[in-house]
Amino acid sequence: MSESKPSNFHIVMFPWFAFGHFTPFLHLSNKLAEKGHTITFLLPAKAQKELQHLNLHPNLITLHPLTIPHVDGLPSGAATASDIPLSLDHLLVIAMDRTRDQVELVIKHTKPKLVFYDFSYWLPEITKPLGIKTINYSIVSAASIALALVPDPELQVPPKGYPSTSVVMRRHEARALSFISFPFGEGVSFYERITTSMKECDVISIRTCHEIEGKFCDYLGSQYNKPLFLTGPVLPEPAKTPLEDRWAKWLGGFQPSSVVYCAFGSQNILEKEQFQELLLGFELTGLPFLIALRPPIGASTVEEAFPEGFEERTKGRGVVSRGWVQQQTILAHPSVGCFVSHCGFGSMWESLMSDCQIVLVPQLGDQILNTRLMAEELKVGVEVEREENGWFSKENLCKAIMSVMEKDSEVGNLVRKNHVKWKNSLVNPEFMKGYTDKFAKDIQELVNK
Ligand SMILES: O=c1ccn([C@@H]2O[C@H](COP(=O)(O)OP(=O)(O)O[C@H]3OC[C@@H](O)[C@H](O)[C@H]3O)[C@@H](O)[C@H]2O)c(=O)[nH]1
Repeated sequence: MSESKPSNFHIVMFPWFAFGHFTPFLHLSNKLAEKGHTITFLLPAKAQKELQHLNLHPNLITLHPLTIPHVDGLPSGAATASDIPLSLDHLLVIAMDRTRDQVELVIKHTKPKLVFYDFSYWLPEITKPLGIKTINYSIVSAASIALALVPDPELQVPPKGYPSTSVVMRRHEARALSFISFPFGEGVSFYERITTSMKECDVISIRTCHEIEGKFCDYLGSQYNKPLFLTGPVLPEPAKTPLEDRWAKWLGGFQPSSVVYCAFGSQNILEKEQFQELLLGFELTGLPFLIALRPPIGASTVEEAFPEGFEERTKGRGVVSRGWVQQQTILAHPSVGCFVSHCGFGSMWESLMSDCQIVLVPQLGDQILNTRLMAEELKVGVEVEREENGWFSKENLCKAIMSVMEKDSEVGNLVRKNHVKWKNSLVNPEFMKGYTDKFAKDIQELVNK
């Protein structure tokens, strides 16, 4: 291996057009800019305004807007996954593929030493002839890739040698993975897109840590026969901006650790009946709650979908937000004691780094595995029981919340004890610094090769 000489170099970042991807790629860009590297960050022009506040080093990180071509079937002007329902993502990815010429021009013009990408499986075709190295950066758990996206043509769930019997899908949940064989772009399935991306890159990198996902990472490395660089969770410092006045005032009116906060990320939209059942479950707990969910299918506001009499019955102790809230700041508020989460990978890290008790209600593929990791392996939270058809009842939601919120509950004490242990390791500044320093050294060696 060549001796690594520390030097600053140029990097291009090209994440999938969704905020759940832009945000962690940008957090990683900030860490690399701190090491002195310069970065060109490719994204749809429309997303630039919404992301620039996360760019902590505008002198080193340039957000470079791409023009998103129109694809038949997409609403006019759609440029990110937030503009469309999940069912149209397969068309948005065609638009992404059709930015290839723009991406190639930027790469030829800015001459990076390294390109980070995820869904654009064709990217190494541009970089290889130019001698530029590539990293496939995954922002979902190693477990979810290891379970569903190994390069084994006879796909079984779990695949041969998969290193866990608890971080798995239950039999009736396996359909949550069926989407991977559906077309995701022109002539390519989701499975082919991701496995090609991972086969063709120089290095696979994952936003995770050995301490939590070591065995899944080792398994992936052996399946793809290539090095794995881990970045650690790469969460930003807790936001410096104060909590919105309205929430600060409202939360300030409750006892320490008494309020239950609930959010299901940036993409999930519940069926109306399930949304109503969830609200009734919160009502049943008798605890104060703050819910930040998108209006359910068919409703344009959350109020429109409230169960009858719900607002009057929970007045003064429960509130459903009309829009986006500052999740990390809310989780850090002293009155908040429990987080009911869908266990998206970002929320998973945020819950682990908080002092809140954790209740999990996964909605989609990788969230189910993240939940099993948290509830079955680490035993830091509890999962809400669902019926085989996927439905969760208000009673089961209430039961899960009370099992961690009731004083002297055995389960509550166990998950709190385990959670405190992990939280203390993860928030130790040396922990994240160790990952960033090692990652910076690894990429330096990669480009020097
Ligand atoms: O009201 C809100 C809701 C969410 N958020 C933030 O939005 C982010 C949501 O990210 P998550 O990764 O948890 O969830 P998303 O569902 O948006 O992500 C997506 O990419 C990651 C995958 O693991 C998920 O399965 C996928 O849905 C979190 O950082 C959270 O703090 C808010 O700040 N306010």
